[in-house]
Amino acid sequence: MRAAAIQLNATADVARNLERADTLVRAAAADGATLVVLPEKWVALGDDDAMRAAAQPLDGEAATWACATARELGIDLVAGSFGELVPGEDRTRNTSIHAGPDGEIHALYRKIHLFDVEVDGVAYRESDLETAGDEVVVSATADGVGLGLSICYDLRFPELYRLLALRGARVLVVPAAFTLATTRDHWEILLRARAIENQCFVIAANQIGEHPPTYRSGGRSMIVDPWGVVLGVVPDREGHVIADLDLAGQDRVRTKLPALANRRPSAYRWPETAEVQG
Ligand SMILES: O=C(O)CCC(=O)C(=O)O
Repeated sequence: MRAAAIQLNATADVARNLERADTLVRAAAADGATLVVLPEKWVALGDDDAMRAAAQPLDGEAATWACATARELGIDLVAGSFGELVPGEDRTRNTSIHAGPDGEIHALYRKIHLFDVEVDGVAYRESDLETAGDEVVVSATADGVGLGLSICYDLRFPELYRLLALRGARVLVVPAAFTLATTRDHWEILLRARAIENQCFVIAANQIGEHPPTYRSGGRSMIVDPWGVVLGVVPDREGHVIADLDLAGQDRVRTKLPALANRRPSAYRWPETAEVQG
């Protein structure tokens, strides 16, 4: 299976972002990718007003384009995330869809961990605009390969990825708008750790550059194999990275180092709340 991660510099200009996404997805498919992943917030990334204005329902322009394009190109397309308008809800969801080569939506994942932090003097308050999801989602490509869905800040929560792997994900997808401040020191290490500990491929599609007026993303979109080896990285501009995923090689990793099978769930007594003791 050949996979690609798209790196995009989205702004508040929805028409421009859709056009760039279309060009980049077509380029990846022309290179033979049958699984293509777009970044988080590929439809719009700007101030709160721009994000609200760009939010759309599941039968809106973004999802319609994703389904039609997946069908036309015969690919599995994980359309990163966009602001989803849900009937009856005030705030949007940060939603990623998996569109299959049949042109249907096969799965829907709503970001579970919202980015409410302050880094280097910039405050991020996703929960001002968004409502968190609460469902762990594994989908499957047309060839039956398990796809574990996640978004950006989720990457810091290894429990989620363990669950995805245990539920059959062989490929973990991470659409992101990973802020520049943390990309340098954390991004690659976290991606490789999630790949190694779960013996999964990781397809990480990040935003790059400035998203006026405030945000900046760090790029370095990459594909990592289940041994933790980085198979390719996008340079610091829009583009894509492509790699062949050796599923038989993944089986060999899981056989020679059976860490997943060696887990001791009966010894792990998880606290029932998010509070940290001590
Ligand atoms: O976890 C990080 O450092 C960045 C996360 C982020 O930028 C996001 O979730 O939007």
